[in-house]
Amino acid sequence: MNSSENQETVCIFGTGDFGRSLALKMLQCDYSIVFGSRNPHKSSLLPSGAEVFSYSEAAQKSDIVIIAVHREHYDFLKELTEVLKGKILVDISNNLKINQYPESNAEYLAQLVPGAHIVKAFNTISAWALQSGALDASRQVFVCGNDSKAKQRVMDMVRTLGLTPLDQGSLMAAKEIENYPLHLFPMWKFPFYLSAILCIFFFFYSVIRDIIYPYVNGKKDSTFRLAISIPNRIFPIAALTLLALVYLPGVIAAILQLYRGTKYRRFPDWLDHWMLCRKQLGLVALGFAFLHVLYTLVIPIRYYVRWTLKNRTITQATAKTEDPFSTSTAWLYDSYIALGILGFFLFVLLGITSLPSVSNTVNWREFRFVQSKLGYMTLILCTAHTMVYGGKRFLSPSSLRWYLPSAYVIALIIPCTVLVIKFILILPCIDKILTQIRQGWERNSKPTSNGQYLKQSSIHLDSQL
Ligand SMILES: Cc1cc2nc3c(=O)[nH]c(=O)nc-3n(C[C@H](O)[C@H](O)[C@H](O)COP(=O)(O)OP(=O)(O)OC[C@H]3O[C@@H](n4cnc5c(N)ncnc54)[C@H](O)[C@@H]3O)c2cc1C
Ligand SMILES: NC(=O)C1=CN([C@@H]2O[C@H](COP(=O)(O)OP(=O)(O)OC[C@H]3O[C@@H](n4cnc5c(N)ncnc54)[C@H](OP(=O)(O)O)[C@@H]3O)[C@@H](O)[C@H]2O)C=CC1
Ligand code: HEM
Ligand SMILES: [Fe+3]
Repeated sequence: MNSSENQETVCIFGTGDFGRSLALKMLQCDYSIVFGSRNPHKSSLLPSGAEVFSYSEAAQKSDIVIIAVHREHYDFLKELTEVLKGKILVDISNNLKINQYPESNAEYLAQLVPGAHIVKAFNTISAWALQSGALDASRQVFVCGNDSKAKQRVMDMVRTLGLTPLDQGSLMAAKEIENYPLHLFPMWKFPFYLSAILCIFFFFYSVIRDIIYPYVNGKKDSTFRLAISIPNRIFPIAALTLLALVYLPGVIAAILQLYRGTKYRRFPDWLDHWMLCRKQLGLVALGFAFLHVLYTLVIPIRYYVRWTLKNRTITQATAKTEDPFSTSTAWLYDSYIALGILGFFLFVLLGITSLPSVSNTVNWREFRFVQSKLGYMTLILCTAHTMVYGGKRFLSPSSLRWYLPSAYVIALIIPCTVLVIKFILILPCIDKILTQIRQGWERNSKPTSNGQYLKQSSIHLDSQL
């Protein structure tokens, strides 16, 4: 009873999912809670210890009011303007779509209740996470507001709940904060659809080459290949192609900058978006590489592989012949596997550095070094792994089936293209121009007397003046 005197009372409007979850968490952290509700007597499932009143009654009991109501129902707050005057109103709402309304929900709230101090917070925390205590997912609470004292009080409250407040500045930041939880997934959409398309294409390609072709030509049933052989073709090919597509937008950007002779013009939207989801593309690629490695590890215990080996040995023994040991073949096999292992090692390293806990401990130069230099090294190793795997039969006509080359030959087109263009871009003569452009030099500018560059257009302007 004594401690209850020190307890801070917080009012929550709305007894819905989020209001109840937040109340439960706050009660656990020793706050006392009053709910405001349309029907104070009907509300059920409320955490024990919380009291329920009408909206205006509840508001009078605390100077912090958390609005756990959807924006569409904010209208009733207009009638409470007097009661809410001078109080801190915490807007926790989210929308369903990015930029759904012209102004942010928090700014809309500020218009409805002009006398209150509006603070945006909590919208990135889900009701489920609050209740289950599984807060590993997202502990970050973005906070913004125009009144710094009010903002500070809310940030203290966030800290007390075991969450991490991140001050995002004034209420102008509310729009971005509201868009943030909606923004997360679009970055994964492109990588997801792209890998689906790649997998489907190479699945049908491999089925034609490895199952239908042997059936039509020799009545051989190779359908068992659907389980391991074909996935172990599709996944590494998807990994290699996606990895190349991580580095392709960078070279396209460089070509565009060279062509335009300036870095001050916006990239087209598709390129912008592509650049922004490179991390996700890379991580999806890493996932496919993992699958390839796992499928590869089980090759020796496959029945088909053991049967083939045993049969070959028996055939040779009965025919009293022997396969002579070929050093060049041994070299070829060991090299491609070694290249694969090294490539995979760097691939994993890239994945590890993209974990926030790791990337926070390196400065941006180190991060760029790993992501860009080691990234290209990974691409080179994986491409070499695939080329050496192809080895002697790389482009030989005997590996064509119905004029279709092996799948890995097609898979090599994009990586090789990226590597060749990158190689050209780092030639000293081209690299020098590109570096100048990135430092702000423009081709259509002329040096002024003091050595600075002036844009052509401003020179025209000068002469007109
Ligand atoms: C497993 C894995 C994990 C990954 N994790 C991450 C990650 O956590 N974070 C991440 O960002 N990427 C990640 N990536 C993606 C990739 O490694 C990086 O995007 C990498 O920096 C790309 O290197 P780059 O040399 O092609 O591009 P960059 O060095 O970014 O440059 C590409 C081109 O863009 C242009 N450019 C870039 N910035 C500007 C600018 N400000 N103004 C004008 N032009 C500009 C330049 O002209 C340059 O030529 C990951 C990839 C993989 C495979
Ligand atoms: N659910 C979640 O995980 C998260 C939700 N949010 C945000 O929290 C807010 C509330 O979400 P949530 O609790 O899930 O929603 P619910 O629909 O579960 O609850 C909304 C509550 O608003 C109150 N309300 C007031 N006026 C109306 C009205 N006219 N019509 C209907 N309800 C009204 C009701 O409480 P009463 O009946 O007591 O009046 C109702 O329970 C939303 O803005 C949402 O964007 C933010 C982050 C995560
Ligand atoms: C531990 C690491 C790796 C090992 C041991 C390994 C091993 C192998 C083996 C044994 C094959 C031949 C498969 C077969 O005969 O069906 C192969 C093929 C291939 N690997 Fe790897 N690999 C590794 C990593 C990688 C990585 C990181 C990539 C690319 C991102 C990659 C891309 C490929 C490709 C494209 C093929 C050809 C697939 C086909 O058309 O059959 N590998 N690898
Ligand atoms: Fe909801």
